[in-house]
Amino acid sequence: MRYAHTVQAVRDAEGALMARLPEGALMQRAAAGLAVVGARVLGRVYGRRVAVVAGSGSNGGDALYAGARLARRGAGVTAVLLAPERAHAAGLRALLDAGGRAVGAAEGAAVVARADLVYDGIVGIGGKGGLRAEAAELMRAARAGGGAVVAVDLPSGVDADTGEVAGEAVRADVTVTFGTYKPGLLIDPAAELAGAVTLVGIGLELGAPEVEALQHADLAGLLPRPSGESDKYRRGVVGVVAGSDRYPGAAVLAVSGALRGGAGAVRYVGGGGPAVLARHPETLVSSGSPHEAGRVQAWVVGPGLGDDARARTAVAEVLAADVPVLVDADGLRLMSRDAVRARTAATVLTPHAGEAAALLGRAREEVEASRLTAVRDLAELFGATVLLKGSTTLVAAPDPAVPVRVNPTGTAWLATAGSGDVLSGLTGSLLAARLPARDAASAAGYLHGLAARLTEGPLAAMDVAESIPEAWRNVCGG
Ligand SMILES: NC(=O)C1=CN([C@@H]2O[C@H](COP(=O)(O)OP(=O)(O)OC[C@H]3O[C@@H](n4cnc5c(N)ncnc54)[C@H](O)[C@@H]3O)[C@@H](O)[C@H]2O)[C@@H](O)CC1
Ligand SMILES: Nc1ncnc2c1ncn2[C@@H]1O[C@H](COP(=O)(O)OP(=O)(O)O)[C@@H](O)[C@H]1O
Ligand SMILES: [K+]
Repeated sequence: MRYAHTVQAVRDAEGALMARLPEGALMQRAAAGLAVVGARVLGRVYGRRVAVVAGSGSNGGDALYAGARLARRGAGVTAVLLAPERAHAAGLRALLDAGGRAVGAAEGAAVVARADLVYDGIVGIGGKGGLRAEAAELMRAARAGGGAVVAVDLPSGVDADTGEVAGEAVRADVTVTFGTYKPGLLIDPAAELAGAVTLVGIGLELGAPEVEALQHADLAGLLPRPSGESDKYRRGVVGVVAGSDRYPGAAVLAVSGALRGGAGAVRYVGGGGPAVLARHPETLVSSGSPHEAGRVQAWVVGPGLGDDARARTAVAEVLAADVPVLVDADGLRLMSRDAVRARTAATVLTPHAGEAAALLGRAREEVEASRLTAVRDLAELFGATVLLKGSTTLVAAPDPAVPVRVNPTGTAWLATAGSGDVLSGLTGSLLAARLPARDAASAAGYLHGLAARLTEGPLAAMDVAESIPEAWRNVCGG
């Protein structure tokens, strides 16, 4: 698992550790890691040009000490001080003692433009809001110059706790973060600015994370595997209420996802039966209402369902069932909040940003800019597990003390019609296999993203469904 902690949690842990260590020890650990990564980025240190853009806080201190380390190895290091009278004094002294030099911001543009490596030590976890004009201009010059930009702790200008970007922020090639990931390094729009993130341990003892990201090994532990005792009912039957005469494709895609998610059987209910059977003859198809379809261990309701009276009744009926339920797409518009809140079995809602915005009564842009807040608010509002789709897929449990899961797989190629339907079916399958809601949703998001990556390039939703078994093998090794 990869963990990310809030600024407050980092500060608390730092405080406890600093009380036990000699002064400056933590900063030296940070600077050492920063210099190692800088040297790796440079390839050869001797004779290379390094710029250290330093603000007034400890983030600048880290960068200045790292610059000193590279200067001792023969790099030509120049500090560009945004606040010369408030620069980290000991760090600056160390750099000057090592043969580096320092200039003010006015001379900085030429320095960063010529540098092979630019450290962004403008602000770290103490930062508020976007870059100020002077810093923004310098970092634009750095990017135009073509040297590698290495962010210290996080790209300056992003919100460490939420991944929000209010105004301009640094776009880094590499970010070296200390002690733990910060939520902003994993959640867009900030995550996209961090480049490749390296974690440098500095010995912090941290409590519960705010955000966590499953890794391959975690997923292998979560995914169900059939055993000798299995039969199709024990493996779980998933019911899919999706599609309509008008949108039979959504039914086919949701069933495809469900079939590849390891369910023992898939029951399909709705107007897309002939299309479903043509593609997936193994499906148990019925055209009545959900309660007439036979027993299931989980329901998926909503993709391509339309919004007529029959669709509305089907959603209400499924929500009244005492088994896990996933609601997507049209189902999200038709469901009643009270009916969702009244449920005792697991409920998973899977909105994209537009649907989340409608449910919250916010603008879509606001949801995209503040994904972590949006997913937490929705989970609380509906008392349900919420998977918010998009450039960073997040999964929140209704209990705000439970860390939000951020999906590390995926690709922008997934933004193609119908791929969400596949995800619904896949998640439903894992719910039918009795995974808890948060695990089912985050494991499905992971497999879905990995399946898309494995298809490498432009893809259609059905390609994602067809790559799920390969993604599964990739995770579980066979
Ligand atoms: N405390 C420690 O011993 C350690 C701290 N670490 C470093 O210290 C950083 C945190 O240091 P600080 O608490 O000093 O805070 P920062 O260095 O992140 O920034 C604080 C300063 O920046 C100014 N500022 C805030 N927002 C700004 C903006 N948008 N534009 C320009 N200036 C802005 C503030 O007025 C303040 O003076 C971490 O991110 C990390 O890099 C690491 O060295 C690990 C150990
Ligand atoms: N920019 C992006 N980067 C990565 N994944 C994305 C991006 N945009 C959308 N996705 C993913 O693509 C899928 C699209 O689902 P959805 O929006 O429901 O579309 P549809 O309703 O057409 O199936 C989701 O899994 C979502 O997380
Ligand atoms: K920084």
